[in-house]
Amino acid sequence: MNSEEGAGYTAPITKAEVPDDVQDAIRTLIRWAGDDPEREGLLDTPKRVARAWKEYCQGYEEDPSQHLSRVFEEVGGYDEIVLLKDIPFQSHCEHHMAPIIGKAAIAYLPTDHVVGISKLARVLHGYARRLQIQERLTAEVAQAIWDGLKPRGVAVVIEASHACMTARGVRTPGVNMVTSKLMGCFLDDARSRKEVLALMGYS
Ligand SMILES: Nc1nc2c(ncn2[C@@H]2O[C@H](COP(=O)(O)OP(=O)(O)OP(=O)(O)O)[C@@H](O)[C@H]2O)c(=O)[nH]1
Ligand SMILES: [Zn+2]
Repeated sequence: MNSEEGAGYTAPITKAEVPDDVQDAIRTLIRWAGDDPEREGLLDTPKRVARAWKEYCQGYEEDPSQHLSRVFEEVGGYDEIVLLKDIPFQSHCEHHMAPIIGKAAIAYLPTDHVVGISKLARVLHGYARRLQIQERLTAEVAQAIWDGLKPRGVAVVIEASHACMTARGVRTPGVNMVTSKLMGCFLDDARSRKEVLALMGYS
């Protein structure tokens, strides 16, 4: 992860214009929740909320696969697994628009080229900063790496907590959802799968 970016976030969009209808929608929600959107503390809240949502959903403004367009071919014959693990990320579930907070492990088995490791995290954040379900996020990250790098194998494992389960609804904190997407040799070959999952810490 790039240290300038915290959990993958670039500079906040603080000055974005917020259209009136968007502000009105948030005022309606505040009123419906039981508060008065005209009281002093809530006056600027519609703008803040709208800008926050633009930031949470910044992934819609990019094509995450573009991060994989620059590769390095001088790899000194390295042809073993490349793994980036414990990558923190934030997303929002498309059912409740509630936070999904977790970490990902992304691995691939290169052919004759590799990609800068920060790019794996950038691909993750590009898909995470959208309204998501964890299964689709996992599959989209794996597919982008598969298509972009044409490696011999890709493995993505995501472990995350869903605020829609912890803060509302069933209200069950401490639960993590684990999803995985294995492609190529990590899907077809039991030894490769075992090796990558062990490196990730899942065996
Ligand atoms: N498979 C999957 N389910 C998710 C994800 N995020 C949230 N959910 C679930 O989506 C489901 C939506 O269920 P619904 O019955 O339509 O909505 P609900 O009445 O608000 O459900 P409760 O959360 O059980 O109160 C819930 O079970 C959520 O826990 C995700 O990333 N993947
Ligand atoms: Zn949810």
